[in-house]
Order: sequence, then structure tokens, then C-alpha cells
Amino acid sequence: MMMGRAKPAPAGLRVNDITVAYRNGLTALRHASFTVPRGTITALVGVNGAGKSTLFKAIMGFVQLTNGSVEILGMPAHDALRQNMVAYVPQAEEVDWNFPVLVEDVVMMGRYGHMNFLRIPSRRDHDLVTEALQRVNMLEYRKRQIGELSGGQRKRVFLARALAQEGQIILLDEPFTGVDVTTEEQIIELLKSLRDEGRVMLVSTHNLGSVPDFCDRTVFVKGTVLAYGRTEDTFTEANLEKAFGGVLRHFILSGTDLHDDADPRHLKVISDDERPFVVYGDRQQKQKTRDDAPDAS
Ligand SMILES: Nc1ncnc2c1ncn2[C@@H]1O[C@H](COP(=O)(O)OP(=O)(O)OP(=O)(O)O)[C@@H](O)[C@H]1O
Repeated sequence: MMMGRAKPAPAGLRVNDITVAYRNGLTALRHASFTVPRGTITALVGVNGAGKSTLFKAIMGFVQLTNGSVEILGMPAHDALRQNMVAYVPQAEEVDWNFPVLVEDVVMMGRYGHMNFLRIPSRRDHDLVTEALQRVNMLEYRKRQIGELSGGQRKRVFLARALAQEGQIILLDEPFTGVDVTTEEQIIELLKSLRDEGRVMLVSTHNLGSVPDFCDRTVFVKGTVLAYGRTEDTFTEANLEKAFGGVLRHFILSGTDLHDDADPRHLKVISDDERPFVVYGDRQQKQKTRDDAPDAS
């Protein structure tokens, strides 16, 4: 009997040569392509205005593509979106926080796509909302107004909404902005456990220092995709330079600025003014908090 070769598993997400132009004529992305496998956390990095949010909107079908296509788990994006496979955690600025809505209602919105037009939640919908709130540690806030929460708590509620949706692809637009280090670490732990369940997370972030720590893959964006691949291969000074150009601040500490003794090793800090990326000689190491950062002045 002939043994057929096993078909390779489809990519989690395939962005194929997409171009996006806004109505005002601005082309925010041009011929952008990248692929990420399932069970990964992928960082999207680039300067303000590079096109990271546009890329999310293109995946979500919020903006029209003038070229190219997006494939999700081997199917056209349109089909995956219809099946509620893609969850989007927006930037805080995109949400109207004055809208009077309870935390649990926000999370229940994640279930809407699974309900019929009457939107009457089932027992399972309620259970999934409770489970999602538990997972982000926000269960005790379920009856609070969303507008009364802190920035970090709001982020966690929107993450819970993505969990309740049972999204297989989760897009997080700057989830760490305005979030303290403890909350950031909790979110990262949650993302890791979702990765281990085989989901795909795409995370736009300016926290360059934490990318090598928890993102398996990195996509460099600047009007297009400049480079992508495993973080250990792509998160290089050359790619950072290409993506950030003059925006990055570099400083090197050595000699008596760094050591009391004659230790010849130096330390390089690369930052776009959020959390810095620190290189000790040839080794790359995370800078945990801004407060820990060496004083550059
Ligand atoms: N609705 C819109 N209409 C017209 N132009 C837009 C629109 N939204 C974004 N742009 C422009 O498209 C480009 C890419 O913006 P985008 O929001 O995707 O960048 P970004 O990488 O997410 O930036 P940031 O890091 O600041 O969030 C920018 O030049 C921006 O001004």
C-alpha cells in the first residue's frame, strides 16, 4: 500500500502580499507578507504610524485590501471571522469608557457572535464569561462599570472578552501600555498558557525589552513587513535599526560609568523610550523595569 505523505498543518496565520490604502489616499501598508504557525506568540514592532494597527484591522476585515489576502488556520480570513475564530483586544483609546456597561457585559460581548439574533445568553455562555473573568483574575469586579476600572484592569477585561469568544487567533494592540509590571507579567503568563493550547497571539508592543522574553516570533513593520521569523533569529540590532531608524536611542555604558573596577565589559541599551532592550556584550538580556535601568545621564 502506498503511504501518502502527511499534509503539513496549515499556518495559524498567513498574511500574503497585502496592501491597504485609507480613503484619504494614504497607503499604510504595501505588499506586506508574513506567516506564523499555531501555538506561538508573535510580536509586531515598529514606530508610531508604522502600520501595526492597520495590520490588525486588515486581519479583522475592518479595512479593505487593495491587494493580497489573509488566511487563518488554512481558510480565507472571511470564513474564519464568520466562525468567530479571531478575537481583537483594541488599544484603550479606541474604546468609549463613558458608555455605561458592566464588566460582565463586556465579556459577554465575546459570546455575541455565537448567539442567534435575539442574543439570549445560554448557560454555557454565562459559564464561559465566569471562566474567562476568573482566568484574568477579575471575577470580583464583574458587576462594576467598566469606566470605573484602572487601565490594567480594563485590559484584563478585554482579554477576558477574547477568551470568552474562544478566539483561536488573538490580536492584542499594545496590551502593556499603561499597565504596571505585575499586571504585565500576569498577562504574559496568560498568553503563554494560551500559546500552549495551540492558539496564535499577535501582540503589538513598544516594550522592546520584553519581546525576546516571551515572543517566539517577531514581525518588523514599517509601511510593510521588513522582516519576520523566530525572535532569536530576527531580533537583531540590524533589524531594529531598519524598523526604528533614528527614533531609537542608543547608549553604551562602560568603564567607570558601569564598573567600580577595571572590568572591560560594556552594556548597550536600545530604547524607543518605553522599556529598553539591553545587550550585555554579545548576550541579550531583559531589562525588567524602568527603575532598574542604569542611569544614562
Ligand atoms: N482611518 C485612517 N484614515 C487615514 N489614515 C489612517 C487611518 N488610520 C491610520 N492611518 C494612518 O496610517 C498609518 C499607519 O497607522 P497605524 O495606526 O496602523 O500605525 P501603528 O503602527 O499602529 O502606530 P502606533 O504605534 O502609533 O499605534 C499612519 O500614517 C496613520 O496616520
